[in-house]
Amino acid sequence: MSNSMPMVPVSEAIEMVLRETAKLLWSRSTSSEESSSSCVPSNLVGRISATDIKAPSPGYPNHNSSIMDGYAVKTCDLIRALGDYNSMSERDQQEFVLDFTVIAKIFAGDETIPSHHSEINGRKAIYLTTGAVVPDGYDAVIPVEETILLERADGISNMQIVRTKVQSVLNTKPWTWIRTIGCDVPADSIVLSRGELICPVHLALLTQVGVSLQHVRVKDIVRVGVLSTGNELIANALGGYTTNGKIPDANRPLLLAQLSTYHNCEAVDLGIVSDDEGRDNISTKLEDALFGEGSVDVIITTGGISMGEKDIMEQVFVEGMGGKIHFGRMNMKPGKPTTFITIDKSINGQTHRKLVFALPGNPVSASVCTELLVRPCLDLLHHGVDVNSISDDIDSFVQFASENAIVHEEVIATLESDIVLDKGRPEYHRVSLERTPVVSQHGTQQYAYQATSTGVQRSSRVLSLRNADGLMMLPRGGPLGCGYDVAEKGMSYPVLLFSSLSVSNLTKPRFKDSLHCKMSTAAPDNKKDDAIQVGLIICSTEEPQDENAESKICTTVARTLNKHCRASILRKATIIFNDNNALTQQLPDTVNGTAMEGVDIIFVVGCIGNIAGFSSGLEISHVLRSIMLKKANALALQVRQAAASQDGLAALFENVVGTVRKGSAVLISCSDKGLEGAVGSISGSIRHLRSVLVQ
Ligand SMILES: Nc1nc2c(c(=O)[nH]1)N[C@H]1C(S)=C(S)[C@@H](COP(=O)(O)OP(=O)(O)OC[C@H]3O[C@@H](n4cnc5c(N)ncnc54)[C@H](O)[C@@H]3O)O[C@H]1N2
Ligand code: MOO
Repeated sequence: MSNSMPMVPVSEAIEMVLRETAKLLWSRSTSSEESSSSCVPSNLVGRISATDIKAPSPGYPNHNSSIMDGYAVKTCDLIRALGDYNSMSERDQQEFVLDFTVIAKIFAGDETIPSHHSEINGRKAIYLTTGAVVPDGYDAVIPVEETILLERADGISNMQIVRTKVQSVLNTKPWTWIRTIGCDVPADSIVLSRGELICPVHLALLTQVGVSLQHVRVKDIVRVGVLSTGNELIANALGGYTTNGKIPDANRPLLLAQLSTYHNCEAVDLGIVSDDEGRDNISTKLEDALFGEGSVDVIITTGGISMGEKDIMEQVFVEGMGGKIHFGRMNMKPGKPTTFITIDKSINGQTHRKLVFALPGNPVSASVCTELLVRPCLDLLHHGVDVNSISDDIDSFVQFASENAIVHEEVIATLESDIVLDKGRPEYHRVSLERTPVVSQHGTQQYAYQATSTGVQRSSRVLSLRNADGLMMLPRGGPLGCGYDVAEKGMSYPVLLFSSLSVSNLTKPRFKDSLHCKMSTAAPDNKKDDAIQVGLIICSTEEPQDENAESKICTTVARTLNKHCRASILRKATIIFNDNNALTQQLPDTVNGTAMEGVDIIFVVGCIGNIAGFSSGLEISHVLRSIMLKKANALALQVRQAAASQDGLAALFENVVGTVRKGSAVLISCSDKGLEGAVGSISGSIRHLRSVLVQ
C-alpha cells in the first residue's frame, strides 16, 4: 500500500509528473508513434496541427481588389493633370475641374470586366464597389464621397472630383485604396504551423487561401480513461435511490465532464470495477484499456489507493502491470494518497509509455488532484514542445519541456474571513474570488482579489467545489507548520485559478515561473519579485512559558507583512540558547543553513521578555552584526523607533538590518516587544530594500 511511501511536497509531485510526461513526449518524437489524422472541420478548433500549411499561389486576395466604393483611375492621368494644375494661376486653379468619363461599372463578384466605351479619349474612370476587381491598367481608387456624378446629354456619365478634394486627388499615390494580389496573405506564407493550436482564425485563413479544411492533418488527441473503483459504487446516471451501504459513483461524471472542459483530451469512460474483482482481473481490464485496440494514453482511477484492506490499486498497477511508482503520497489536503505511476511496455521492439494517476476515492480529492496534476500533464501532451527551441538530447528536452509546461495561473487574494489552518498538511482550500480594480503606484490599473472559503472542506463534500474559482494555497498550521494556527481575515495567500484568465500563450503561466517551481528549486537567483518569501527565526533563552507565544509571533509577523506587501512565512526555526556561546554557534548556522534557503527576508525575533532578557537581545544583535556583509543602519534605526513607539522596552533592543553575503536574504532583527510596529515600519519598503541590498 502506498501509505508507506514518503509524502512528497506538491511542488515536487507536479515536477515529477511534468518530467515523466516529457519523457513520454520524447519517446514519441523519436519513434513513429506520433500519429495524425484529419477530422471534420467543425472539430478542428482546439486541435494541434500536425503539418505546416502554406498559402498556395497567388495568396489572398487573388485579384487586385477595391477597398472602397469608388472609381478606379490611372495615376498617370493624375500626374499629367497635376502638371497642368501646378502651372495655373491661383485663380485658375480654383476654377479647375478634374473630371473623368465613367466607361464601365464593376461590382464585387463580377468575374469579367463588362464592355465599355473604349473609343473615348481623355481621363477615364471605372465605377467599382468594395471588393470588386480593379482592372489591369488602373492603379488607384477614389472613394465616391470625393466625387460628383453628372449625367451627360450623350447618356455617358461624367465623374467630377469635388472642388475641395482636387488637390489631394491629384497627389494620389499608386495603389491607393487597392488591396493588391497577395497583400493580406502572401503566397507561400505559413498560415498554420505544425504544432500550432488551431483557433477560429485559422479556419478563416485556410479558407481564404483556398485550402480545404478537410485536408488539415491534426495530431491525434490524448485519450484519457476514467475508471471508478469500489464495491460500494453503483452507476447512477439515471438517478434513483441506492441501497444501504452503496453510494452513487459521482467521480466518473465529475471527472469525465471536468476533462472535457480542458479541451486537451478525449475522455473515455472505463466504467466501474469492484474491489472484489481482484487484482488480476482488474489488471487485465486495465491492460486492455492501455494497450488494446483504441487504447488510452493516460488513466485516472479513483478509490482503493489508501490503507484499507480492499485498497488494491497499487498492487494492480505495480504487481499486476509492472508499473513504476514515482510518488505514492502528497503533502496536501485533500489528495494525500495520490499515486503517480508510469507503465512502459515493449511491443514489437518499441517501448510504449502510459501514465497513470491513481487518485483518492473522495470526489473532492479526485477533482482537485485532476486539476492540479492531470491538467498540466494533458496540456503538455496536447501542445507538445517546440522542438526547434531545444537541443536533441533527452535531458535537455525533459528539462525544457517541464520548465515551460503551462500550469495554473496564480493570483494573490486576501481572505474575507478567518480560516483555521490544518495542522497536519498544507491545504489547497477551495475559494471563490471577487476582483476589484485598484490603481498601482505607477498609475496602471491592476486588480485586487478577495477570497471567500466555499465552506467545510471535507473531501467528500462536493459542495466545497461549487462556485470555487481556485485553490488557495494555505500553509500547514501549528508549531510544526507555519507557526500560527489561523489564516486571518485580511491576510493574503496565493490562489491557483481553475481556468486561466490569460488568452495569449505569452502570458500563460509556465512551471518555471510558478510558486510550486520556486518552492522546489528555491535558488535565490531565479525567483520572481512578486511574492516575497519570509523566513522567521525566533531566539529565546528559555522554553516559552506560554505555548502560544511562538504562534503569536508568527501570526504578528504574517499579519503585518500581509497588510503591506505580498509576503508569506515559508520557513521557521526556533533557537533556544542557554548561554551566549551556544547562540554564537547556532544563529549563524540557522541563518546560513538549509532551513532558510531560498527565502528573501529573514526576520530574527529575540524574545526579550523582561529586563534580564536584554543582555541576550544585545547578544543577538552582536552575533548578527558579526556575520553581516552589508548593513542598512538607517533602516535599523527606523525599525527601532517604530518598535519603541509601540512598546518603550523595545528601545533597548539593538535592531540590525543588512545582508550576510552576496545574494543572501535580507536580515532584519527585532524584539518581541513592539514587533508589529517593527515589522510594519519596514514591510512597505521590503521589495526596494531587497533590490538595493541584494546584488
Ligand atoms: N487509516 C487511514 N485511512 C485513510 C487515510 C490514511 O492516511 N490512513 N487516508 C484518508 C484519505 S486522506 C483519503 S483521501 C482516503 C482515500 O482513500 P482511497 O483512495 O483508498 O479511496 P476509497 O477508500 O476507495 O474511498 C474513499 C471515500 O470516497 C468514496 N468514493 C470512492 N469512490 C467514489 C466514487 N466513484 N464516487 C463517490 N464517492 C466515492 C468512498 O465511498 C469513500 O467514502 O482514505 C482515507 N483513509
Ligand atoms: O487527502 Mo484526503 O483527500 O484528505 O481526504
